[in-house]
Amino acid sequence: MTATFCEYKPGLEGIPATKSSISFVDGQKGILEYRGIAIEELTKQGSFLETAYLLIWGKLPSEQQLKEFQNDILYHRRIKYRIRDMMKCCPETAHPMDALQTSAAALGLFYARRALDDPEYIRKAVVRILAKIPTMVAAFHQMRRGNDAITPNDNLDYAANFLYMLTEREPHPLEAQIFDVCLTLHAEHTINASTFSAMVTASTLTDPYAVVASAVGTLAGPLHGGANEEVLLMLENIDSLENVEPFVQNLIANKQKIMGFGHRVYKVKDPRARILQGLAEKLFDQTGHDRYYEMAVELERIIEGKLGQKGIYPNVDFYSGLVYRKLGIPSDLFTPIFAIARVAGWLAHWKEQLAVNRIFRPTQIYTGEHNAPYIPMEER
Ligand SMILES: CC(=O)SCCNC(=O)CCNC(=O)[C@H](O)C(C)(C)COP(=O)(O)OP(=O)(O)OC[C@H]1O[C@@H](n2cnc3c(N)ncnc32)[C@H](O)[C@@H]1OP(=O)(O)O
Ligand SMILES: O=C([O-])CC(=O)C(=O)O
Repeated sequence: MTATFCEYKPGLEGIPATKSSISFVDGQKGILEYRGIAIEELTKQGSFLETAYLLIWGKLPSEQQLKEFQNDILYHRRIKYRIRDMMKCCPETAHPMDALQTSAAALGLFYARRALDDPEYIRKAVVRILAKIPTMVAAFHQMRRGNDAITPNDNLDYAANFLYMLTEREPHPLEAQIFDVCLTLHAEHTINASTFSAMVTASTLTDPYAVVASAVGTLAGPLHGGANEEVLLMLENIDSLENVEPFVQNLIANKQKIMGFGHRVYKVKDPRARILQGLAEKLFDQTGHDRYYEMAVELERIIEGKLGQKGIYPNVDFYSGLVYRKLGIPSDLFTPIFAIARVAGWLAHWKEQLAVNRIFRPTQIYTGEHNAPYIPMEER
């Protein structure tokens, strides 16, 4: 079927590019559901791995299914020494997102390709990717500091083990629980840029490691997942409560974007930002006050006053860094952590895409010349 007329929309704004039953966003009401379940419920009652199972396999797991899924993931958490050796060759100054994109693609070197009609291949790929991505992020973090990678701790669950691999210290249960909620909140968000990238790559029927590597590269940009790191850099730059107002004035006067604000779909405060703000407050109640948090709240107040009528409110990237910072996580790991969680959504969309696949190949409006002459070198 060929479309006869279609209006060009920069950034494909408002253009449906797929049908999906994985998640739903109402950007006017600030609603996000995974497989029909509100994120408020999932973060209160579920865990990240339960959520990943829900997103990828379409329904909540039974107790037995969850146990098997958790055990499978635990079994596959280690990474091959050749991957560790390869990661050691990355410069220690490399951004961890670049190291992650490289190591995610490198997984494809080790596992057979393109058995995409084999459900066991799909199941194993899902488990391997979910299991190994956190280990690779933590391994690079250790290696860039001249340490060996910390072996995953079989006594710790998914979230607690990741925090452990960063520090070799078992996290406090509250820290692990808060981190698990952060992962759940970042797991999926309809057809955002990195998920679209995953789907385009998936539609060529390449292997799932290439799908994830392309999505990691897309997530890294400051207009998408990379904004969470930028928010913290911005707060460091602002430095004090008194500087917030002039800082905002200056950005608005120069028509610059304020990181962690605005969204293609949400025209109200992102529901994930609300929950993340609550988590930040919970941590501060336990561990003491944070002036960065005060600055963030003041920034939100001022921007709401100045840009609220345009629908510019905090997005998911605004408060997440404040939570991670309080957990002692360095700011250049914020976006890799987003990737650890979003792998669940990418894999869910990969599976959904394979079931109805047609290669993505949109059209363009050509704006160049026709019948242009070839100018000989000496005449140019
Ligand atoms: C996980 C995520 O990806 S969440 C998003 C993370 N990204 C950020 O936080 C970066 C800052 N935000 C942005 O750049 C944008 O809001 C995006 C990329 C998220 C969405 O972009 P788009 O839907 O294309 O919106 P667009 O850039 O066209 O902005 C629309 C209007 O709102 C303004 N606007 C949008 N975001 C912001 C912002 N953060 N600060 C100030 N103004 C903004 C634009 O200047 C524009 O105003 P105009 O109509 O007067 O020219
Ligand atoms: O939906 C988007 O465009 C960006 C976003 O919030 C996400 O990927 O979580």
